Parts: sequence; C-alpha cells; structure tokens
Amino acid sequence: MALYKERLNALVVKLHEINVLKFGDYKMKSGMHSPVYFDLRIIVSYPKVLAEVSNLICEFAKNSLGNCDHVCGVPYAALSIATLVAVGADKSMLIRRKEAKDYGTKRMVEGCYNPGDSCVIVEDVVTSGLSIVETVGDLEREGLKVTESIVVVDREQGGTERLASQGLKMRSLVTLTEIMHILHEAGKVDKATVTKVKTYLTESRVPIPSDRVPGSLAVKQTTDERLKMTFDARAEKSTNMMSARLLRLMATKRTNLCVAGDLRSSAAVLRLADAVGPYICVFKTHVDALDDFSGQFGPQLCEIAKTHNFLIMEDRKFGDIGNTVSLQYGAGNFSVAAWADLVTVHALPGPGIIDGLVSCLETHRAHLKDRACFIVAEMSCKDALTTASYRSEAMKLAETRVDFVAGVVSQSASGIPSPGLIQLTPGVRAGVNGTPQSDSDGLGQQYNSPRHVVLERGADVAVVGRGVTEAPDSAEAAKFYRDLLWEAYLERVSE
Ligand SMILES: O=C(O)c1cc(=O)[nH]c(=O)n1[C@@H]1O[C@H](COP(=O)(O)O)[C@@H](O)[C@H]1O
Repeated sequence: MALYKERLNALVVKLHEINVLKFGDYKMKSGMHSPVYFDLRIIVSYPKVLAEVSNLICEFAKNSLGNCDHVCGVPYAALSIATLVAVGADKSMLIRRKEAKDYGTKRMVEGCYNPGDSCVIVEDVVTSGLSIVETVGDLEREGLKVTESIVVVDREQGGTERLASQGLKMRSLVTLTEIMHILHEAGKVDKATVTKVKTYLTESRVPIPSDRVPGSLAVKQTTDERLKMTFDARAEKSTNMMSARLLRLMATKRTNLCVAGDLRSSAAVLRLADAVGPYICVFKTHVDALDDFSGQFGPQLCEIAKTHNFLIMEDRKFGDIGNTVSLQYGAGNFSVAAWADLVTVHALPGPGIIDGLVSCLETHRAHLKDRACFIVAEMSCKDALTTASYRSEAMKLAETRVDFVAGVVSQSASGIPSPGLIQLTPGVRAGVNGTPQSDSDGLGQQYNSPRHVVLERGADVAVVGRGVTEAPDSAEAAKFYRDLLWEAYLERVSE
C-alpha cells in the first residue's frame, strides 16, 4: 500500500481533477472574493474519492478516533465523510443539525448519546473557524465533550487561531499552502496561480481580536488556573471590588449556593430569604414577578441580607440601549440600584449597556463601589440562542469592563478570561441522592446535578430555584444543596 503522504498527494491531484478544488474568482460566504474554492459537496458523486478522504482521516486521526465515543458530522459536505469515518473507526455517529427542528424533539444534535460522552468533529473546510465554534457550542450544550476537530482542508485564514484561542484542538489533512505546493509539483498549476493564492492568503487573513492571540494556551490556562484556585486566592486577583467581596464571603461562609426566590408574594420571598439566609452567598430575585411589590421590599430584603451575610442579585437581565437601562436601573417602581448589590445584564447591546448602568450609579454616588453586574453569556434553556461565538463576545465584554462586571452567567467553564470573574450557573436540581431528579421542567429549563455543574461545568456559584422553593422545608433543602456544592468545590480545588 502506498505511503500516507503519497496517497494524500494523489488525493489532492484527484480533488483538482474532479473540480472539488477550483481556481478562478469566487465569492465566499463572507462576501470576500477568493482565487480558490473548495466544493467538497460533490465528492458524493465520486465514491472512490469519498472513500479515500475518509480512509486518510481514519489513518491520520487514528488515536483521537480510537479514544472518542462519537464522530460528529456537520451538514452538508462533511456528512458523507463523517459517515464513512464513523464506519471506518467503528464509532457511533452524531449529526449537528444546521437549525433546530420546529417540531418533535427540537434537538440540535441527532443520534444516541449520554451527557459526558466525548466526540470528534469532522468538517470539510475550515476558513474562519466560526462554524466549528458553533458546532462545539451546540455539542457542549448537550453535555458532550469535544476532544478534537478534524478537517479535510484548512484554508489558513484564521480558523486555527480562532479555535486555539478558545482552547479547541483542530487538525487538518492538508492546508491550502500544501495543496498549492502539491499541485505545482504535479504540474497542475502554474507559478502565477501559486503566487496569486499566496498573496490572497497574506491579504485576506480573517482577523482574530488581539486579546485572543496567542490564543488557546492563554485562555485554557486561565480556565484551568481558575478552577484550581481557592475563592480566597481568586479574591486577591480580582480587580472588581464586588467580585472580590463575593469571593471572600463565599470562602468565609463556606457556601457557593445562590437561591432563586422566584415566588409571587413579597412576604413569601422575604420569608424564604430569612430561612435560606444562613446557607447562601447570594439571594436572587425577579421582583417584576411579584404581585405586590412595594418600596418596602428592597430595604426589608437588605436587612435580612445583613443579618445572614449574603448579597442580593436582582435577575433583571437588562437588555436595552444605555439610556433606557440607566432609567430602568435607577428609577421606576423597582429602583433596583437602591437595594440590589448585583444585577444580570445581557451582552446583546454591547458595551453601551454597561455605560448606561454605570452612568445611573454615578447619580447615586454612594452605591458606585457596592454595585456590579453579571453578564449573561450563555443560557441554561434548551435551544438558547447564546451560541459559542455570542458567548465568546460576551466574555470579551466582561473582560474589558471589570470596572462593573463581577462575573458571567454561563453553563460552561471555557474561555472565562480572568480568575477574578465569577461563573454563576443556573439549571441545578437534585433528587435525594444528589443526582438530577429530572433533567427539565417542561418549559425548556435544563437541569444538572450540583456536583456536575461544579466539577464538570466550572460553576463557582450554582443557582437553585425550584429545587429549594418547592421543597417541603426550604431551609433543609438549602442546607442540602449547600453541602453538596461546597463538597464539590473542595474536591475541585484539591484535585
Ligand atoms: O440569569 C439567571 O439566573 C438564569 C440564566 C439562565 O440561563 N437560566 C436560568 O434558569 N436563570 C435563572 O435561574 C433560576 C433557575 O430557577 P430553577 O429552574 O427553578 O432552578 C431562575 O430564576 C432563572 O431566571
């Protein structure tokens, strides 16, 4: 049998011959023009070529494929390749849908799998890396761990750097530069074409924001470092005063539990806060869900918070332009800025939303150093639109606005840029033995166990709502969750 390298060279020549690989003037998905284009969709019409691409992937990625549970293909071009790779490697296959179905299961990932299973992604061509980032996001939301992405062609236009910057491993069978070299050696393209492609590559590199380069190692190290550090040590590294205060409070009070007091009456919420107070670091409210909110609510909750030493988070999820959120935060019936230590904020409007909140606080000078927000980077509910790329932009916003951002609401650990930022993870519920009682609530919420969110998903603070509010004894339930979560945290930092 010919050597791998010879087979790869022959394959590249064949791909050129059957017009998978074309030279000319092509408009790309990004709108940019390119002198070279790959159309791997047509290889389904060439069974021998399809088989050879898949065989070479199986050989090239033998170890990763051998050690994973599933191979995931992405529509359309890579599906046929991934199918043969899965068969060749004797692994089960998953398909990441392009869009969720609006009927039936509504799943983004088709196939049989269990949370925690590992998976190798197979793609045809990588340009900016965004499609792979999104695929990883969808797989991770299903609880799958992506160990590596294998692509046929790397166009060398920033994909490797983008993926590396998010701690994702990617390897390609062949790069565009190698392809040009092979084709030139085989007398299939002239020097002028090689030069044209080379110039194009130099000029068209998809820019990666400077904060993400050199990439993976920086981010991965931050993640690993954060997960291994104690809350006390992280408080020292924190440049946000409220994040430092919360981290110290957690360390002193020995709790990483936040209870969500999602009830309809003010008296019930206040009673709950008083009952769970000894076991929590944060009490979270949705005051716009109260039937009887009055100006007394904030000061009364603050008194209880002082007695039991916890912080108050109003989960308002601000999401408008700076001027509007500035009004919503400081004024109106709720006057949130007057009593809530922390608020949640969507990243969608960009930095203007933080400016709006800060400008509101500047008119309440006394509160400025005692207030902060958590940016909602990723949501717990099924089919949430917080894709991996949205999440990474939200992280960037968090990192650049540590003046007012104490943490992020996120379902996973990767890419949180600094150990000072606190990861708040909702969607936590446990049965009597600590494993999830049910993995959903029928309205899209997705639940994980306390241990899982701390040890596998990187939660610093875990949010439990109905797990406590629907328990016969809320204080007992809070103690139960506090113990499980704190134990998992101790295990995490001692590993
Ligand atoms: O920002 C949040 O707290 C939040 C974000 C998210 O992605 N998912 C999520 O469930 N939440 C909140 O966390 C709480 C979860 O409540 P339970 O599902 O009853 O535990 C609710 O108050 C939600 O509003």
